[in-house]
Amino acid sequence: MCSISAFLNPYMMTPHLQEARNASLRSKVTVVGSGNWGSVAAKLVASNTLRSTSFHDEVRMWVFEETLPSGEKLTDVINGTNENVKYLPGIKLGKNVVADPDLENAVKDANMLVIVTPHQFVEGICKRLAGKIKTEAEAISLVKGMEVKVDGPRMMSTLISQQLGINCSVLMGANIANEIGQEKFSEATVGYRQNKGAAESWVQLFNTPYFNVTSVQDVEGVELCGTLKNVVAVAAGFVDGLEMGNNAKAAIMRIGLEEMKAFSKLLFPTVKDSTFFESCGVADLITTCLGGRNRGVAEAFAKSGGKRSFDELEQELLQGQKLQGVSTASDVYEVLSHRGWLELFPLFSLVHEICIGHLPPSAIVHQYNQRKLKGKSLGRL
Ligand SMILES: NC(=O)c1ccc[n+]([C@@H]2O[C@H](COP(=O)([O-])OP(=O)(O)OC[C@H]3O[C@@H](n4cnc5c(N)ncnc54)[C@H](O)[C@@H]3O)[C@@H](O)[C@H]2O)c1
Ligand SMILES: O=P(O)(O)OC[C@H](O)CO
Repeated sequence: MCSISAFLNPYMMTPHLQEARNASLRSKVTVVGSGNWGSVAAKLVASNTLRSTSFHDEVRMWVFEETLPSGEKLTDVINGTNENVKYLPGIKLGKNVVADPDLENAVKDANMLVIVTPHQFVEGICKRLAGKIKTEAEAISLVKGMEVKVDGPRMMSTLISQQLGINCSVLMGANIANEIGQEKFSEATVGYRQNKGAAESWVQLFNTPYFNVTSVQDVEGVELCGTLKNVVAVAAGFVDGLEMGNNAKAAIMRIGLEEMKAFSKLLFPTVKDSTFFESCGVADLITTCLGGRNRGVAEAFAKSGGKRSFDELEQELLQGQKLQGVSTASDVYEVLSHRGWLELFPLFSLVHEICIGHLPPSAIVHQYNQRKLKGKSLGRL
C-alpha cells in the first residue's frame, strides 16, 4: 500500500500511481441537455477531451428521456448508435459521449458543467441540482433566453449561478447547430465575469479548427446578444413571409441591432459596445435572420396571415425542437411596459403584439414607421 505523500509526490510514484494522480487532476465534463445544439456541444467538447490531458476522456450528456416511435428509449439509441437520431440525425457524437437519463447521476462528478437546454426548462433543472454539484465546479451557459419575475429580468447565467452556487460563464455566437455538426467553419464568444482562468479553460474545451472561440469580459453583453437576436429573427421571418425583399430585411436587422444594444445598456450599463461586433453580436444576428428556426417559423406564421398559432407551427416544423424568440419577445415586452420603455423600442414591442395576434404581420414595417415618428429616440444609447 502507498502513503499519501507518495501519491502527492510525483518522484515517489510508480507509473500506475502517476497515472491515477494525473487522472484525478483532469476535469470531468457534463453536458446538461441533448437537443440540436446540446448534441453538437457534446460532439465539440468530446473531440477536445480526447486530445487534451486537462480533461477526462468521457463526456456525460444528460438526456431528457423520451420514447421514440420505434418504442426504444432515446438514451439507449444514442448509446447504441453514437447518434442523437431525433435532434441531430446523421452526425456521430464521438464514442466518448455517454448519454445518461439520470440528471443527478450525470452531474455528480462534474467539474465543468455545460448547460444547454431551452431556457424555459433551466430553472426546473437547477432546482433539482441545487446542493448536488461539486462546490468547486464551473458552469457555462449556452442557453439563449431570459426569465422575467416581479423583481425584474434575470439572465440564465445569473439564475444558474444563484441556484447552484457556482460561477457561470456564457458561450454564444453565430452557431446554427446543424452546420457546426457538419464541421463547417464558425466562431463563438465566451463571456466571463471575473475568472479569466475559467474562461481560458472553456475556450480550450470548445475551440477546434472549425469552431474558433474567443473570450470577452462581458457576461451580460454576450448573453443579451444571444437572447435578443431571437426577437429580431422573428421580425425577419415576418418580412420573409410577406416577401418584402432584402432591403426591408436588412433594415429590420439594423433596427434590431440598435434596439438590442440600447436595451442591453439600459439594463446593464457595463455592457461594452465592442461586444456587439463579436460573433455573439452582429454575426449571430445575421445568421439567425438568414437561416435560423425562429426566422423559419415566423415566416410560416406570416404566410398564414397570422391565422396559424406559433405553438402549432413549432410542433409541425420543428418536431420537438423549441423556439425561443416568441417567449423572449413576451419577456422583453414585460420589461418594457413595466419600466415605461415601450415607446423607445418599437420593433421589440411590435414583434410581441404580432405574435399574440393583436396586430397583423405586415405591422412590422407599417406600424414601425408610425411608432418611430411618434416615439422617443434611442439617441446615443
Ligand atoms: N439549435 C441551434 O442551432 C442553437 C444554436 C445556438 C444556441 N441554441 C440555444 O441552445 C439552447 C438549447 O437548444 P437546443 O437546440 O439544444 O434544443 P432543441 O430545441 O433542439 O431541443 C429541445 C430539447 O428540450 C428537451 N426537452 C423537452 N421537454 C423538456 C423538459 N420538460 N425538460 C427538459 N428538457 C426538455 C428535449 O429533450 C430536447 O433535448 C436554446 O437556448 C437555444 O436558443 C440553439
Ligand atoms: O435556430 P434559432 O433561430 O434558434 O437560432 C439558432 C442559433 O441561436 C444561431 O446562432
